[in-house]
Amino acid sequence: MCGFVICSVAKEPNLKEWTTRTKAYDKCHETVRIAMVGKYTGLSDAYLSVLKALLHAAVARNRKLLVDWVPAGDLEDVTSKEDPEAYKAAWTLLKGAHGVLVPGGFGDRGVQGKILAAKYARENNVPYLGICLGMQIAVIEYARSVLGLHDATSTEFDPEAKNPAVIFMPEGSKTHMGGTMRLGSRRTFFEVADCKSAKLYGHVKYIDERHRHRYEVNPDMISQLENAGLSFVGKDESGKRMEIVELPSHPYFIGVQFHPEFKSRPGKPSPVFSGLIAAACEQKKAILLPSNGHAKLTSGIYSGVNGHSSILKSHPNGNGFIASNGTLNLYAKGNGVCVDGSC
Ligand SMILES: NC(=O)CC[C@H](N)C(=O)O
Repeated sequence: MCGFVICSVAKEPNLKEWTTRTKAYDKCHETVRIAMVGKYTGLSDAYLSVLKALLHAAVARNRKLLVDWVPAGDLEDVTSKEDPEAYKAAWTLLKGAHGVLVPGGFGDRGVQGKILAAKYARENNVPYLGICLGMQIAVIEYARSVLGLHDATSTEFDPEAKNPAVIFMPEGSKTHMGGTMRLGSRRTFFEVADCKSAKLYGHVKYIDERHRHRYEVNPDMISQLENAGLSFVGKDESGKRMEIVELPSHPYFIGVQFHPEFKSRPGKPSPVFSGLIAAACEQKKAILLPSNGHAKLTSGIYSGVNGHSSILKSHPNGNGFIASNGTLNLYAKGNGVCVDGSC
């Protein structure tokens, strides 16, 4: 009965757009390599929405997506002593990528490694997208390296911080963790028309994106950070809460307090993910064509098109990994297959 009702109202689904897209992706061979620097890289599906958003953007750009999972802690100095091979593997992956993504997260494990990844991307003109914690990390790194505030941090990691670049949001509750985050769809107003993210979003006045955080960039540090070159181009309706930060002097260095991955769809990729993939493709071109002046900025940090050696430790999370024999496995669970470095 139920089946009959459905059949009588449902139309034949129009899958043309979908099948055209999947066929084109199956045929596509040009790759783009993104390093995902997080702390749950060993857990299957921990960053699934981010991964899908990257894939939507790569498909739209006609590029095969290669994701290198970089455990943030392995980038830290302490790992160079405790596990030199893991340290070397993590840095090789980071330096082989055409773009770097630091996703959201909580707690202080791996934070130092994420700061090092942001610093590496900023100093070497490698495209960077920081999401939520990844935005806060970019601001902390800038405060440390450029403002010279070596102990700048978030009060999430040090409640007594002398130089808090990121602070607990005043309206949050420190005693009730359940349901007290700033959640859901919130409005961001573009404050600077001529910035990369405004262009990517199509020069609209405002955007609505989804949120999930307790901490924010310290409003008292904004003028200092802006005088030193950072630009807070998107803010909430109060003008006091930072939503988007950019480094105008960099090819693509963007941090967003919201989670753009949640509104990304196949055929309608998130603008900041599209920007990251586009910039990463440019980065790859620059590396492959050393006559371009841009390549000079990255020379010496890239060890070839694949950039992988057989000593690389695998960091499988079920979606893509480099096996210890050097074989590259992408989306081994059927999300888009690429079984060796040549695809
Ligand atoms: N979702 C996130 O990345 C949260 C970032 C940070 N831990 C905060 O609560 O603000």
